[in-house]
Amino acid sequence: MNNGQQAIIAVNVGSSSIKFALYPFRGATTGAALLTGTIAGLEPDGQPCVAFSTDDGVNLSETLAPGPGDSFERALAAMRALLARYAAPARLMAVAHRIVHGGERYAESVVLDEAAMAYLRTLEPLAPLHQPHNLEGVELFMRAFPELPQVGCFDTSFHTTMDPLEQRFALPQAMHREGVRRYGFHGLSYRYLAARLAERSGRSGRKVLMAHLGNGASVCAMHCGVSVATSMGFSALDGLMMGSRCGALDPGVLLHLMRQGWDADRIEKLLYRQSGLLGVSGLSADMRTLRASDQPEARTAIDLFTHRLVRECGALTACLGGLDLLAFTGGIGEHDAALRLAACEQLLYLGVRIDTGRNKAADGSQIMAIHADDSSVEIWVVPTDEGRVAAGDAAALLAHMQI
Ligand SMILES: Nc1ncnc2c1ncn2[C@@H]1O[C@H](COP(=O)(O)OP(=O)(O)O)[C@@H](O)[C@H]1O
Ligand SMILES: CC(=O)OP(=O)(O)O
Ligand SMILES: [Mg+2]
Repeated sequence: MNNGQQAIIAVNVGSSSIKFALYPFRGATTGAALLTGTIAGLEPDGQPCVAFSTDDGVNLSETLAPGPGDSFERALAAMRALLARYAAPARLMAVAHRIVHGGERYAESVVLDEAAMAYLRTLEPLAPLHQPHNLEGVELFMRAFPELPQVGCFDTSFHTTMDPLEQRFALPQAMHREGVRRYGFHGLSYRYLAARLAERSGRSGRKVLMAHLGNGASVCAMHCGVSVATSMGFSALDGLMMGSRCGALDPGVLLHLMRQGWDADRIEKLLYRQSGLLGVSGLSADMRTLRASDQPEARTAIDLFTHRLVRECGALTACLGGLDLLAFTGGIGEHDAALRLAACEQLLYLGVRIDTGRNKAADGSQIMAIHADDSSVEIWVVPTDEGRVAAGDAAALLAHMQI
């Protein structure tokens, strides 16, 4: 990094990790990251660890030091300390934040002010694993760099192109008008994939499914480069089974629990923190731990995760009316070749033929095609970079503000 180089910090507070990076600011665009850091293992049963590297050759990998506060608070403080030390030579221009819920108000990224923050706080109950931490991150940077624009980049924005029918729940009109509808999430990740696939595949504008399989997981159906349907809904609970979230669930189960005396907090904890891979296995929300286990419940959890993915891919392919390209991303989608193989074998009926050698070789370090030569559907593994999309939006806003 050169002294005085203009740069943008990007912060992505996920449900199990905090990812941050520093990108050069070049007019209205950004380039490759100057430094990147991940603090992972922040899920309920996780072991927090820090990985950090810079383009000047600094490489750190260590467990997060114990101390006061919960693991997210300590992770935010650790990120702040790393940036204070290693981003100091740069001239910081803005901080770009991934914020999962933009509600009905934000179809695009915006510079955050107090009014925006007050609105975003009202959405906290819709994404309790994310939104409070996202906004805590913004507040931390507002205090640390009061002179810098803080830019909010929303997961939900990408899905505002969905057809009104796709956004609609079969509930009374008044509820729809109040904003009870399908929003969809992981939008920054899907935008990143759309851009990379457009560079590499002639089919990126056709019927595309993108599966973001991380601690949170969703599938997005994209046509002509825009989102037409997605598995997540009003909150980041719907659709696929996830690390500790249940995914789609018959609402009758909730009525049953309420009649047994469960209150909202207890139900929220069950659905967001005690279900999914963690709940089914009784062991862990981390796919690597389940892969390493020989307990039958771990196998059941992986099989159910795969089954739910295959089921959702079928539903979204129906929305598209066919399939030309399938892409995997997120921690599991990028690294778990066995999961990709199992899912693709069950999607053979759609013309999805995976090449086992290419699949094994795809380790998430770079974008790779993993389909067999005779597959009628292209299959890609694309390492995602939500921070890069957020930094790009901040760069575009900065350029606009300077005109
Ligand atoms: N090599 C791997 N094999 C299988 N799963 C992996 C591997 N590396 C990471 N994962 C899984 O990725 C998930 C975290 O995904 P990630 O996208 O980083 O999370 P977040 O949703 O917090 O952004 C965890 O379940 C983890 O087990
Ligand atoms: C929306 C969501 O679930 O995000 P993440 O995968 O980062 O937890
Ligand atoms: Mg994530």
